[in-house]
Amino acid sequence: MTKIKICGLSRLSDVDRANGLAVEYVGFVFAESRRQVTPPQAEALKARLSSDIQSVGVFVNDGIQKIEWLVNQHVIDVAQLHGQEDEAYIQELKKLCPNTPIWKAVTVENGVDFTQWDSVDCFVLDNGAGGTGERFDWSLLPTLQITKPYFLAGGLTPENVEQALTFAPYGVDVSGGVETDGNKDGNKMKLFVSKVRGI
Ligand SMILES: O=C(O)c1ccccc1NCC(=O)[C@H](O)[C@H](O)COP(=O)(O)O
Repeated sequence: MTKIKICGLSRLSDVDRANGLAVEYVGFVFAESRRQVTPPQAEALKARLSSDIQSVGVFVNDGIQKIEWLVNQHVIDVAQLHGQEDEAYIQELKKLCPNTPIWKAVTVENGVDFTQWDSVDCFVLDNGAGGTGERFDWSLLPTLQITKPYFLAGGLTPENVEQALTFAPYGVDVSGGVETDGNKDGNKMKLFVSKVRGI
């Protein structure tokens, strides 16, 4: 079954909406963003999150100790790296947080070499400008040598997610496509999930 991640939750009401949906992951953005949350805010969101849903911390070139702290406090279950984090950074993070899955966001372009991030557990394929609601050229997908399971991200909406599923990603990751006026929209979240689940 395709995994679903709804990214950029920042209000307790967003979490309440996600709790009622069949999603596997929600994302808390710690990077600079209009969706950014502080560690104390994320702690409160996580406390409200259903135990069936995993929380993914989204970081851009952040300090490894900050990620380790959020893992140890059980604020995040997965670390998603959206910057220029290299294999050495990922290995260091793995050493400190051996049981935490690490996902690497990769900008999809011709000939990208996925083997450079050998220690990650999963890729998040997007347009290189996280959370902007823009798609990359999906026709490149069949040409890539992707070495791990991947989430398809960037510009997904309830209207286009069925087309995204034809590439059989491990999961789909949405943020802007389930928002209205910059806030998560419970009806769009629900519609997105029902399109993925075919219900
Ligand atoms: O969401 C953000 O504001 C953000 C900021 C900086 C780095 C990454 C960010 N989001 C990462 C995500 O996981 C998004 O879900 C993903 O890129 C899809 O976003 P969207 O195109 O809006 O659906």
